[in-house]
Amino acid sequence: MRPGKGSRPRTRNRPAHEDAIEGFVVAVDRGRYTILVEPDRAKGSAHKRKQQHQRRLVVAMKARELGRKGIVVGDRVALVGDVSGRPDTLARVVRVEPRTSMLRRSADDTEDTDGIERPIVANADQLVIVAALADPPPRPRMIDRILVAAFDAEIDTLLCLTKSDLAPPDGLVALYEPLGVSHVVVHKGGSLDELREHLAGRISVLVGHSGVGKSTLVNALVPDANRAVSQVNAVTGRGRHTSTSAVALELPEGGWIIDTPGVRSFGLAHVSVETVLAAFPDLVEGTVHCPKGCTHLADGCALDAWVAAGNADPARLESLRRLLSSREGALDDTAERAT
Ligand SMILES: Nc1nc2c(ncn2[C@@H]2O[C@H](COP(=O)(O)OP(=O)(O)OP(=O)(O)O)[C@@H](O)[C@H]2O)c(=O)[nH]1
Ligand SMILES: [Zn+2]
Repeated sequence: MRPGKGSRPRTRNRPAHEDAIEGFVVAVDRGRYTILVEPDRAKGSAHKRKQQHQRRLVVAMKARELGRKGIVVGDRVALVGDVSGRPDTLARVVRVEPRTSMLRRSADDTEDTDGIERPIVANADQLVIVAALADPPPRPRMIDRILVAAFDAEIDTLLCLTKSDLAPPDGLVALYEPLGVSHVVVHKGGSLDELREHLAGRISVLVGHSGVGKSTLVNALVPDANRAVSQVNAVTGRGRHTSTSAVALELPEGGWIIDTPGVRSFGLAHVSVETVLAAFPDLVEGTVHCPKGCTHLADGCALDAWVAAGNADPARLESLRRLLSSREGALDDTAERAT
């Protein structure tokens, strides 16, 4: 006979983990989380206080009680167990704090085929779209898709146009002006002051396809970038070349940049027409006479008449339609690349 309920202490129901400490997830690699812990001398035993003296990286795994809940870079979490950060120690993440934003991609832009939306980064304030003005040539369709992902995640966007020594920014800037997207123009060896201003004190995610100068930028912004990344990899013991997931790097002036190697585009299958439309508040009223389920792309869309009547800027409608159609068709810019 099994003992009756309540005859044993219920160790599984640990109360709220009162002794848990806070941390910030800087890297995720196959079930191991690298977490920055700030010194906290306020609580705990003398032994704990000693442990908690310094700012350190702690490696942790997910507590079983979190089930399938994902933990991603940018998450703020609560940790228990060995939080010393010493080599070969492992803490446990027992809680993920509520997120202010969540950037996700559908699995349709990866090798996975299960159609699940994958969170990439939590709590980002800003998505920085890095695009070269030349070599490789800019891919507006990809920029559009990233903008849609940012609207969906409800985070700000910044267009960072690189390699301005090779081509002028005017064309691209004009294309994104109606969308109200902020931009900065940079080139290798040039000033990054304006960019730094946009980044200071915020959590920014960098996206852009190969060759646009993202590494050049990261290395200029975070002088210790390479060291920081290999430190993270050393902490997880995974070797320096194995990390393919996002890594958060701290900026000297405060704030974080999160590089997302391998994320060149976003699956947008989960983003609704309404979500994109919500980024165009000046056009929403014009849709009241649209047929039910209007895609706003086809004949019969009431927005044409609304704009023709002078209620909104035609360039805005054009931008809305460009973004709406960017959700469909080729996923990772394959069509564009083929041309
Ligand atoms: N002319 C010019 N070349 C640049 C500039 N910035 C970067 N490059 C060059 O462009 C190439 C690609 O730069 P990276 O920084 O490696 O680009 P990336 O986006 O990190 O590319 P991946 O490492 O493939 O993801 C390198 O040869 C850089 O030296 C720039 O402002 N002007
Ligand atoms: Zn419509």
